[in-house]
Amino acid sequence: MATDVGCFHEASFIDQDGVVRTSKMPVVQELMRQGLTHLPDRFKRAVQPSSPPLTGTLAESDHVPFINVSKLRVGSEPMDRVQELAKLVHSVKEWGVFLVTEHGIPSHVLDGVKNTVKGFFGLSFEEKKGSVGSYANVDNMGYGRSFVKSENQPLDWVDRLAMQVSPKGSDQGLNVWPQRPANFRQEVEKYAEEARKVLDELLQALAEALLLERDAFYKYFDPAESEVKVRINFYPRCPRPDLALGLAPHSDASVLTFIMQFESGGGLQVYKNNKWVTVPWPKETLLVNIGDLLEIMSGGKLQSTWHRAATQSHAERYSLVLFYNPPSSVDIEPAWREDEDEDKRVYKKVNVGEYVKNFYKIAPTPGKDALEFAKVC
Ligand SMILES: O=C(O)CCC(=O)C(=O)O
Ligand SMILES: [Fe+2]
Repeated sequence: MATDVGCFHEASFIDQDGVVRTSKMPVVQELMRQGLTHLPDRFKRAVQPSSPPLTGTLAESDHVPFINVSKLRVGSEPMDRVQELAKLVHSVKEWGVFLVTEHGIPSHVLDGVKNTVKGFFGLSFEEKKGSVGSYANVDNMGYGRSFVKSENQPLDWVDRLAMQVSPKGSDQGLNVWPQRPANFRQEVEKYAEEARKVLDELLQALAEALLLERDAFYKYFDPAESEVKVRINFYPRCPRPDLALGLAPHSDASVLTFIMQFESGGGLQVYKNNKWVTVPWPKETLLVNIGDLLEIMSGGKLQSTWHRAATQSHAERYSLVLFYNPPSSVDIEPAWREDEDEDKRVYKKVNVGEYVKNFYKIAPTPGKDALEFAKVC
């Protein structure tokens, strides 16, 4: 007789006594499909996401700048370029994120990837599980749940699907790409290829905007070996958005994170002036977020964004998140202008793969603890 009815994700972790444990966690989408009306205790946070003074409201004038990518390109109208570069610096310093327009990614590519993602999440749980080869014991990759390190941590209100797009063949021996919908991998790869062109442009523009050599960040990247990971977060409607979070506060390990959201907006929040503020994020714009590796590469001139995802009771939401990194074998070093004082250096040279490994080993953390790994002693 079946003893374990219901749908669960599984995650293995090493507990405080060094023992490997496997935790079973409800599949959020299935809870809602079954008509759940209350929030299970495992999703409740000790500090309520909505409790004052944590949630701020925005002044009318306070919006995330739109960066027109076509104006950043070398060869575009010089005055426009200067203005757009200045806006870019203002935005990353003020918000840690910016929205991009005129990015050049064809709408059929955006629609293709959205439809295939919705196709995957539209499958039954058994079909999803069957569609993804590696399911159990996959930490942070495949279909399941990220950053589970104990039985009693509050769970995020999200189901996720994570895959490595590049370098080719670097699947860590895991068969995590869904077989259904049939075109899933092709559509995600097509989108990632287009997204990379935008990110390469932005990396160069960011360095130039900070008065560094234009290739100060981009020089670490490589067309074949750079790491591109895609994580799709699906946040079903939540019965108590005041008590649960879609994603707990974190910074990303990446250099740049590129996010497309669909079905609804209003989920991403950034920590700004000691408050959580919801990023006003109009449809058809894509969002860029500064990761820890860029904080290191820029010598702290840019700071990685402390962010989280809220839930909503009236609508479900998807975010398709692309993490862009140099090859894991590369060592990165903070970029400095000649007029800067060497004694003020905060970060040292670090290996990308080692940084990311340590980040995932200690996450989730209450603050940007992983950056200690790269600090000058
Ligand atoms: O859903 C979002 O907008 C944020 C996702 C995110 O922060 C992540 O996947 O790291
Ligand atoms: Fe993130």
